[in-house]
Amino acid sequence: MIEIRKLSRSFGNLRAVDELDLDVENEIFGLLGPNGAGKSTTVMMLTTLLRPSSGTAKVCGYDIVKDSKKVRSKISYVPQDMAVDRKLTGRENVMLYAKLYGIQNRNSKVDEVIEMMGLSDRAGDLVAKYSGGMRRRLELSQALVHEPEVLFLDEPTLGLDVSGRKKIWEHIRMLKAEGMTIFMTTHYLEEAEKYCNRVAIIDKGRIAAVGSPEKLVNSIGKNASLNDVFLEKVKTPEEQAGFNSAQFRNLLRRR
Ligand SMILES: Nc1ncnc2c1ncn2[C@@H]1O[C@H](COP(=O)(O)OP(=O)(O)OP(=O)(O)O)[C@@H](O)[C@H]1O
Repeated sequence: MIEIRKLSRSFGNLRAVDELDLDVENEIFGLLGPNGAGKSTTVMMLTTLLRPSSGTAKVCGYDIVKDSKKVRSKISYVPQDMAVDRKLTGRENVMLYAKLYGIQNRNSKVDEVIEMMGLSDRAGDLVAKYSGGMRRRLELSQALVHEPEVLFLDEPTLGLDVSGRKKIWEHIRMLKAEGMTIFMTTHYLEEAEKYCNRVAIIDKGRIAAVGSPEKLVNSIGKNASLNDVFLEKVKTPEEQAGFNSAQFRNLLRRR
């Protein structure tokens, strides 16, 4: 569903994404990495919102630069700060998207996606009265009105409580079961380990590891977790500078 070949993006002298190569099938795929690793820059390029400096990528067979319009018709993107109008009801917000996309049979489609996200009984309430979890599910409803084949999610469970996060994951798995491909970023490694079919760890714009959580965890050893894989693959600034945290502690002790 997504083919990425030597995709790069620079901001001045900074290489935010550096010759990324990645293939994403029909799966729940998690892009993991520390702050500033290049996750959002990658998603922005794949969703046609940012032009690559070099390299190529195809989404659903369409080039993200040459066929950007086609790509946009096949995808949806839920960023961290998606625009929802707090002064409108949930249903009115979704209807606005349905109108923007020129959806036929709008009323039934809007009801269908609201129902899918378990919001039917609150669809007539103002969004100002929604909890964080309900708002996230409303954003997903909006993203589903034009029946995308690939759904890009930026930190879909950020800031939600345990039950809100569980609910969002149930919905994401349901969408995957219906045939959708999910490409997401997250800092919650336990969630990625539990729910993603495959993950890639990206550091300084480069892939540090890719595979199923199980395969990556097994490569580290028994009783390991995706957290351990992450810590092994992603070096701290001190480690990159040539000394490890034990040396750092010794240094402090000597002062
Ligand atoms: N518009 C921009 N102009 C200049 N530098 C940018 C711009 N956007 C991103 N960067 C830089 O590119 C690098 C990668 O940023 P990016 O937002 O892709 O990281 P990220 O992995 O999404 O981080 P986070 O987990 O904190 O959201 C960072 O060093 C960032 O400062």
